[in-house]
Amino acid sequence: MTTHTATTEKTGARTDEAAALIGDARGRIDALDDRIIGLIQERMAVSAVIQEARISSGGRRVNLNREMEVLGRYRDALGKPGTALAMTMLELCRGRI
Ligand SMILES: C=C(O[C@@H]1C=C(C(=O)O)C=C[C@H]1O)C(=O)O
Repeated sequence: MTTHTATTEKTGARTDEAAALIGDARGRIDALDDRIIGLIQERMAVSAVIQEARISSGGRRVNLNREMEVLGRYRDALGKPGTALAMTMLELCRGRI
């Protein structure tokens, strides 16, 4: 297989120029995804500290009023899919309810 067909097949592009642009931009997306995953893991750790403090004090793991605030922030910034994203993130941070 030539270099041309290898790069275009991998990216779906029909020209070498487009394949090069896509390959470069995908590298940036991979770097962004690594950072997003790291931030989510950091958020999970901070959320766990809060939940443990609340449970140790005799309270409940979950605080629905606060979760509504979090959902609202994501919805305001990203629209309806933002709400779905925040719900998944909350599940990662406090498990299923
Ligand atoms: C982290 C907290 O505890 C839980 C987890 C939340 C979160 O990860 O954002 C939000 C509300 C709670 O259900 C909190 O009350 O702030």
